[in-house]
Amino acid sequence: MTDNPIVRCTDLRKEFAAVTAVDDLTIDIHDEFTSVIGPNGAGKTTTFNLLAGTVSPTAGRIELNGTDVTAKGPESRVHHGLSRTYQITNLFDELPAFENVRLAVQAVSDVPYANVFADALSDQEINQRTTEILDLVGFEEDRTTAAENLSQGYKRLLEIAIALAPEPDVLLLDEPTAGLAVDKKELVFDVVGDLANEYAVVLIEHKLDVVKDMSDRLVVMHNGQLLASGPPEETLSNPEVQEAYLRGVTS
Ligand SMILES: Nc1ncnc2c1ncn2[C@@H]1O[C@H](COP(=O)(O)OP(=O)(O)OP(=O)(O)O)[C@@H](O)[C@H]1O
Repeated sequence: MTDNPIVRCTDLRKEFAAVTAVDDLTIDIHDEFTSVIGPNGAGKTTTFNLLAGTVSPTAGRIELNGTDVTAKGPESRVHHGLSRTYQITNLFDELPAFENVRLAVQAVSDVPYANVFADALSDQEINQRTTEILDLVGFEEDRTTAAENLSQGYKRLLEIAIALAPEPDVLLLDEPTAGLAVDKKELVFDVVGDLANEYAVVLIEHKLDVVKDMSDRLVVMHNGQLLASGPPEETLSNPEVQEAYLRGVTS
């Protein structure tokens, strides 16, 4: 792990009318596996939206790889190394699995940003990169299957594959196993664990028993604020965390 954070949030704040969804959040994300936990409404997804640039902050600053991106939009954030998935499936349903990813690879290869691909890729290179990404997420289904005909688990893997198309430095995964059957959750968690060896992964997840074993760092949010951040065992034994999160969720 280098000392330089990939993501740096300073006094980040988001107010929706009377609701303060994110309340002066200051945190660094490094090249490690970070899981974000917290009760419903704690501000986890809003934080992801702020980082990805789909929501503008009321105040505060976001840096990606040392660049201030606070005023920049989602596409620019991607080109500064951040990619994400959403809670709600967002695929081209009628297109084959391969085509869904191929389009994402092609889209980023066509954009003349210096730190992604130096040149637009040839069709062959796009196809090869698409295959590599699908291999990386362990996509073992028939890749000609239309997205709409995939199981929920494989749809999630496809979304993760699409998020990998820009070759991000940091990958934000918003509850990728939500709504999945147990065996499919295991499938997706296995892939997420493997990806964390290659990328800085930030995972929003409610299943504390899983993330505490997988993660290098737990970030606990409550009422929009950072309650604790650190190695899982240490963080979970923090009395404030136990009071605010564990009792509320596990009891
Ligand atoms: N677009 C919006 N307009 C108004 N209020 C919002 C909006 N988005 C989020 N909020 C509010 O901000 C607070 C934080 O919501 P957020 O979705 O970030 O929490 P969360 O920790 O991700 O919750 P969950 O675990 O249920 O997904 C909540 O009170 C929510 O109702």
